[in-house]
Amino acid sequence: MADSAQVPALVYLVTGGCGFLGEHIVRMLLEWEPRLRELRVFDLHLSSWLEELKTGPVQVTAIQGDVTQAHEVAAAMAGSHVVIHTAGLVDVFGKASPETIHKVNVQGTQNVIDACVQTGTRLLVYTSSMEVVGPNVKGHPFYRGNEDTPYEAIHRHPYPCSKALAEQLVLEANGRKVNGGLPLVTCALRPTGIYGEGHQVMRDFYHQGLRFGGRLFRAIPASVEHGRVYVGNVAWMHILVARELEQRAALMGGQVYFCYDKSPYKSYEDFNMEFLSPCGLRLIGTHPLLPYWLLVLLAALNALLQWLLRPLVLYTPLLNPYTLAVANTTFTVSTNKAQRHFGYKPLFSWEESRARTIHWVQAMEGSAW
Ligand SMILES: NC(=O)c1ccc[n+]([C@@H]2O[C@H](COP(=O)([O-])OP(=O)(O)OC[C@H]3O[C@@H](n4cnc5c(N)ncnc54)[C@H](O)[C@@H]3O)[C@@H](O)[C@H]2O)c1
Ligand SMILES: CC(C)[C@@H](O)CC[C@@H](C)[C@H]1CC[C@H]2[C@@H]3[C@H](O)C=C4C[C@@H](O)CC[C@]4(C)[C@H]3CC[C@]12C
Repeated sequence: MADSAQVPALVYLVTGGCGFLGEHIVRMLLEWEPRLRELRVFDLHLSSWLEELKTGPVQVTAIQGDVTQAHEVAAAMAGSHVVIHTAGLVDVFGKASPETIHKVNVQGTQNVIDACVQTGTRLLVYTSSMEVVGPNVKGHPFYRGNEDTPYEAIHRHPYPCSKALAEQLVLEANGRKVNGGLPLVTCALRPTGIYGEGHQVMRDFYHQGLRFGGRLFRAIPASVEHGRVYVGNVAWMHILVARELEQRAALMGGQVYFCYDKSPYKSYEDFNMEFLSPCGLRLIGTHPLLPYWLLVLLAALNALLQWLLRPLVLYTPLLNPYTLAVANTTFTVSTNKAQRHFGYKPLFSWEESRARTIHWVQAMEGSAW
């Protein structure tokens, strides 16, 4: 008789399963979760690669749906044991309105919680974000902090506001009785800047460099440290939390964990060059080429242009007042809470994470390789 821990009996639901992080979670669940009987992938936009996953022993159910529609979430949730909720609008470039960001990220998360209660799904893992903490609007650095480091979390931008509200809903829902009378167990994971195969911002930087003859121009001082974490290790932490949450409910329920690995502390731009330099790009300047006040002016001009052009075209440059402020503020984590609470260790070393990401950039369409 197989160990019950190995019997494929569980139904997992992954919201946002076709996204950058979601795809890695979906693929790694199929590889690393032996208890999986059915994997439901819920997303507003289903991807074609899902079809190739339907030939394995685990039933993969693709569900096109909208987390803002409570009935669609409940229908997808019914009968599932675990929900990993990654669906969200990750928008700091002004692509969506503040109202839409709130509707998807906050109301959508409330719909997921309500569906757990309604259908009896007891385990909820939420993908939160470092930005629930900071950087704050005062530009205070968060230097190698942990989950208990005091920090004045003050947000005005719609995206971090929505992530903070959603995380609060998830943590407050821990212990609520679900259909059947047992308690809901929730947990929130806070990735810092995720990188790896499929990262759209990295793709944008690469194409920007190709447009400028293989050159990128330094805008941020090298001394500004930014925490980054490989997407495979973020996915792995989600899988471990989902696996351990029921047995360790008293310890892990209602807790938050930063996602971390051995990726080096560097400025955002220098870190990106770990992958873009081997692909032929150069970062020009050992110091920012433009004074900060001029960058602030250019960012403000971009914001004005976005507002003026909105009736005609969506203008969403990388540089805006918010992205400049975040890029220019040190935010790094140093913690082992996930290891202490559920035995997390990065599945991918820094060297592996770097090699995989470089390989992805090199294989990108239009690559200089
Ligand atoms: N990318 C990062 O650096 C990072 C860092 C920390 C936290 N996060 C969080 O991780 C999660 C995933 O982020 P990502 O980078 O993979 O983004 P992504 O945009 O690649 O993926 C989000 C997915 O959610 C889906 N989605 C959006 N609105 C939806 C809706 N109304 N209903 C159903 N599905 C919807 C999208 O179609 C997409 O597939 C988000 O919650 C984000 O806040 C991301
Ligand atoms: C144009 C320059 C100033 C350039 O350096 C701007 C970089 C900027 C686009 C990125 C710098 C920091 C990034 C954010 C950070 O990694 C963490 C995030 C949290 C996550 O939940 C969503 C993505 C993001 C907001 C990420 C977005 C891009 C940056 C702002």
